Amino acid sequence: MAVTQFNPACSKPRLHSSQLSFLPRNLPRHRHCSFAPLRRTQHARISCSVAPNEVQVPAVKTPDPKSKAECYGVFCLTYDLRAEEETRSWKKLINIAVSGAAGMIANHLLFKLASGEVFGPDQPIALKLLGSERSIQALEGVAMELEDSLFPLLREVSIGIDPYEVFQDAEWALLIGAKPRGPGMERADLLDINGQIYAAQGRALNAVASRNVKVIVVGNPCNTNALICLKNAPNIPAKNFHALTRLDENRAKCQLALKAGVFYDKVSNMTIWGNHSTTQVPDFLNAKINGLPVKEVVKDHKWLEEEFTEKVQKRGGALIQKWGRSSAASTSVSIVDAIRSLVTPTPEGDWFSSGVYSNGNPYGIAEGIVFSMPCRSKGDGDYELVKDVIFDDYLRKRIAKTEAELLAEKRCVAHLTGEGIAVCDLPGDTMLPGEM
Ligand SMILES: NC(=O)C1=CN([C@@H]2O[C@H](COP(=O)(O)OP(=O)(O)OC[C@H]3O[C@@H](n4cnc5c(N)ncnc54)[C@H](OP(=O)(O)O)[C@@H]3O)[C@@H](O)[C@H]2O)C=CC1
Ligand SMILES: O=C([O-])CC(=O)C(=O)O
Repeated sequence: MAVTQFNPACSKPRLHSSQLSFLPRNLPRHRHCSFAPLRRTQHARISCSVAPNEVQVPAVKTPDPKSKAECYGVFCLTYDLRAEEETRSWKKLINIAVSGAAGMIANHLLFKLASGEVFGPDQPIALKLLGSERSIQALEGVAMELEDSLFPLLREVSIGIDPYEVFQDAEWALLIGAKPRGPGMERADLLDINGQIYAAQGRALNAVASRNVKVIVVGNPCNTNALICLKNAPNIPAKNFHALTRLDENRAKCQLALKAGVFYDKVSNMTIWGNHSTTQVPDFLNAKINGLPVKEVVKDHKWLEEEFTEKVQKRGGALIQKWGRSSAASTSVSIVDAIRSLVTPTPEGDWFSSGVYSNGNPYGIAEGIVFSMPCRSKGDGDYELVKDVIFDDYLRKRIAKTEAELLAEKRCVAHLTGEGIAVCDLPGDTMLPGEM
């Protein structure tokens, strides 16, 4: 199946009046486009019309679903700027690949990416959406909605079912697609089925993505999927792979804010240690409220150790009980947070949580697993682990449990990481946050 390319047409209304100097690079040469700025608080509109004395020759190629990177019907216009409209103000386009792109989380996330809220208001993007034969129709629907949204920064949308095509030159890979655990399915089966998906996607990234692609694995079990993915992509730095634990961090901040009666922006330095599962450890020893250690603000330490910890660990399941399906909107928000934490400098003294490769960690956590830890970034897409954290017996004991779980998951997918024969001796209580 080929990648089908969408090119949103006659460019890009909705430029804010403050952005009018940033004319899109891809306005069609054969069209006249005029800007009608509205009040400062409103969006400017661009209306496009064909001049009567011009021959309208839209570069619409005949759609051929079999050929690679083929464009799609009326959206196959070739864009170009008149010489006088050329501007260097736009940043270089970045390629963002998303798997599971017809799923619930992606349905929220794609529109955030396209709106500019993630990479900024002057950063054009291309979205490369990976689906399957099962979802290709739905994916076309997603692409159509993206077209109809007229996002000024969204320059290309392509859809496909072959990761070797879709991941070509990807600078970000947001890997969301995964089979949900069905009734009666063993945890080991889930690890194997999704592990196969992530092994294949790792190999594809290794072959065709940018050598410095940043990969965020969301599909569960996300830590071990991320491990499988990075092991199958030896040409990409292991440091570039993340498992999403930012939703857990956000959930923990919310619960602490609620208990302390403060707005949640007053909660900082929140680490989630370990696995995105019910053994994860929300660290109230190092977290702060209004700059003070949590334990000085929340005196009810029994609540912290028992209720708070379990609430965060099982928040996904509590939500499913109410909502009937797993968190999609808040997960997409947390993916945005996770990306923004890597592309903007971390505020002084603070940090964020991400599931990262544990080799070289300063905490004594086993090497060779993807473990959520506290990170700081200069905003260059890279991160460093935070060194100045403290431990007590409670924290060490909890960390050991989630570490043991991840090591067991690793043994269970040895056939997918090139580390021999799989042995599945998973702890009986191993569960995703959504499973209760
Ligand atoms: N890390 C975190 O914090 C969180 C992780 N999650 C996880 O994110 C993942 C996606 O969630 P969500 O978008 O809500 O799920 P959806 O069910 O809405 O979408 C998942 C997508 O996965 C794809 N998929 C890949 N392989 C299979 C398969 N074998 N069977 C069925 N579907 C498959 C499907 O797309 P296609 O057919 O195109 O491949 C589907 O569209 C899940 O694994 C979920 O557990 C959810 C919340 C939080
Ligand atoms: O278990 C799930 O699929 C949902 C999940 O990860 C969460 O809500 O944290």
